[in-house]
Amino acid sequence: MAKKRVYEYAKEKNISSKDVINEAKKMDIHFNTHMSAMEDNQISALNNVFSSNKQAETKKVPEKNTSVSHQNEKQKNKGDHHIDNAKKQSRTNQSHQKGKAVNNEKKSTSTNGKNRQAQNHKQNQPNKQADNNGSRTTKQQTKSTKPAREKRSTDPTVSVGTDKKKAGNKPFRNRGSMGTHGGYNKRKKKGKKNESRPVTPPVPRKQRELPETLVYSEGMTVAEIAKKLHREPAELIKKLFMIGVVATQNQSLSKDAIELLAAEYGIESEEKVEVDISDLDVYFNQEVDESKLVERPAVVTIMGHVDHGKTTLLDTLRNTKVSEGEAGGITQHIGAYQIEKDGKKITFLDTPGHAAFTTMRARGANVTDIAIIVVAADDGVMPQTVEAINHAKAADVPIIVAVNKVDKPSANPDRVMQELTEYGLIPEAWGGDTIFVNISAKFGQNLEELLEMILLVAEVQELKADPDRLALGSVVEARLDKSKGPIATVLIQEGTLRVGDPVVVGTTHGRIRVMVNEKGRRLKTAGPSTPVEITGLNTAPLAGDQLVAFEDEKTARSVGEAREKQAMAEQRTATHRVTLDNLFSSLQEGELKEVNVIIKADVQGSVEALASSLNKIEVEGVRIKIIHTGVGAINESDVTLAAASNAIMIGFNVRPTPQAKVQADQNEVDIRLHRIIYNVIDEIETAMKGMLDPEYEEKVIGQVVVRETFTVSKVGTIAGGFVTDGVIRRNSGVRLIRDNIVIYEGELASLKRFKDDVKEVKNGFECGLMIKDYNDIKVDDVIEAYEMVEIKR
Ligand SMILES: Nc1nc2c(ncn2[C@@H]2O[C@H](COP(=O)(O)OP(=O)(O)OP(=O)(O)O)[C@@H](O)[C@H]2O)c(=O)[nH]1
Repeated sequence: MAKKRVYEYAKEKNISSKDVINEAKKMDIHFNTHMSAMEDNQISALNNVFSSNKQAETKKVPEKNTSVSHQNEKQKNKGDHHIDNAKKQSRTNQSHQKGKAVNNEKKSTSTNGKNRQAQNHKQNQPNKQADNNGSRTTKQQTKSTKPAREKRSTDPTVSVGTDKKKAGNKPFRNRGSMGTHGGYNKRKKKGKKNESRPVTPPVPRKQRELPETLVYSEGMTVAEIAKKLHREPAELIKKLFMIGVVATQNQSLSKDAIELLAAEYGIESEEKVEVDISDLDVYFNQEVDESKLVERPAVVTIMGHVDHGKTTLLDTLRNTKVSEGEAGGITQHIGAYQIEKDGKKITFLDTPGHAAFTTMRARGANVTDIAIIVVAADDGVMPQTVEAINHAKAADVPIIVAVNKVDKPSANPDRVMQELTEYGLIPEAWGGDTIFVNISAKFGQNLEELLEMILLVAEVQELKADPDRLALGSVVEARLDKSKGPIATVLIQEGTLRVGDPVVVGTTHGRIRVMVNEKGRRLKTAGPSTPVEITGLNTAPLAGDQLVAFEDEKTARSVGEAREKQAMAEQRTATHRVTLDNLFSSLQEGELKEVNVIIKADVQGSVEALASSLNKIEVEGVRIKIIHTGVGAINESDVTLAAASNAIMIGFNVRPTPQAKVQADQNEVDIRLHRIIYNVIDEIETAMKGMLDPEYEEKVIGQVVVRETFTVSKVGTIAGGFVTDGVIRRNSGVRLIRDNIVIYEGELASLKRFKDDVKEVKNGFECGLMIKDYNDIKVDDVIEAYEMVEIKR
């Protein structure tokens, strides 16, 4: 049952939520907000308080008709309309009170002392209505319907459906529906006839609260949604009907229908997004907790034209900065390094050139925060400079231009500036917003200024990450080390990676065994923007692969294995095997200049004859290349060779071994089996010309047993049959089988269900049929229906 919330309780009691919270506090029950859920025992404890309050209020009036008088008093102030209502209510209440007395008497005989006390206590409560709905609902009423009833009787003017959104929940509203089942209306009638007779009040079935939001997935059935809404499927079916959707209980509903239904109930609807845990992007796109974000170092990539000094700049920075302050630290190339400037770190990706940058980006790793475009001042803007600019712009990464080699006499930095304006990079001095720094990478000139500019751009970008979460990162470089196994340099992007963390990297997984930084020092943890070399993965990942750390190894393993499987499946479908079917298109696309063929035959003579005939085929200058011939069955090594060299396999008077057949199916190797040389030549030639006819295969689709026959003059024999298997279609081919012998093969002339012509008749149904040009159909004949389907060669 849905828990009652404080505000709902307060509403029922006609008091403020604050009063409830305060009163509860006195009893050492702590509700944080008006939305807090209430336990049953808490409700009854509070009931005692609030009922006694009310008792105190109404003590002065005679006990019997407390509620009536109280209400009537109230009503008097509310105009004629309300007075009428109040009168009606008063009448009902009078009868209710009497009914209650009877009822309570009954109850007290069957309950123990404790309950009796409770009952008496209830009797003393004002406006308490009795119930007489049998034992089925007794428990429910004593528990939670009480406040609802109290509310009704204390204030009859609380109109039905004041809150339309939740009106469906209100017991009051349900009286109507109760009436349709006879419960309430009957009683009402009785009440009219003889008002003095005790009448049991209606006890509306307490419905559970509607959820605030209906979380659904497309294709859910009516019954499933009913469960989510805590409503009867019949009610939903009715509502659906009203909005023009005719559905049965077990029918799946479309997204639109579900949303309309939710709107009918006045609640929000939200489609449940199925999260694929093997999709690493899901982890990267997780919501961030803004409050946990802290500043992180900028990640910088250096790009530019060949020989403009990218490597020199990276080397100079590494040599002068990395080992600074770390005596004895031997800098190593791990694909990225960090330096420190004015107490702030900057991470440099140590793989210059935009090819690496773009490869990483293509693999989903947008790790770069700032791109430095190096342009040699003596050479100016070159094709790769432009490419680098375009790549940086495509990635939406801010650019700093480093005009290099300014130490050279032939250097002309102004010309570089001038040329770059064409590409939208306008120096600040000229009114633009691109930072230009004149440097000499070789002599370390102005490098401090360059670093300052990097920090400045980084500051503007407000680069932040949450170091407390599970680590996310990207592979910068990876290799297989003979002694250490797979090694990868990872740049941590979010969270902190720890030694021992289970991780998934690309399509591999493992547990971090050792982490070292660019100085060869072992690290236990690595925070955001830190590059580290890790070992412990099962296989070497690829540059740009994403790293995700997991809480437990089991999840990491299952995600890793799922990804591995996916990757294998993708790879398999990606490999483009040459088959006779796609031979022509492959030739056209220029993928093939030679058609590789493997010949296996029963005797050497056939092999040679076949090989020389195939070599003579000439189609638009494409040559057949026989890469392997042999005598005997087609074996697994033949298939492996065919797969590796994208060859078509021809078997002449031989068959593949069972293992070879399985392997050929797996590797999608096209095996053509023939017995006539001419057919082989013809088939290959037509395939090369792109004129191969599709091949069909017969497929039996159903069976009909003849139970009766009718002969109609001028029409022929009509068979009345029963479909015992599959389906028979009007356009299917048919075979008449008598005592397991095929007597006739032909087409249907007609297919009927009763008097109607139909397209098909399914298993378990009777049908009438006629076979074209054939009348000798007998009882117990079997009619087999078949179709010709095109088979993939
Ligand atoms: N005079 C001078 N020469 C420089 C400077 N920077 C680099 N060079 C020289 O320019 C040449 C090319 O430098 P690299 O750093 O290899 O250039 P790169 O852009 O990395 O070249 P690739 O790796 O081939 O793309 C080398 O001979 C460097 O010594 C500089 O600031 N001044």
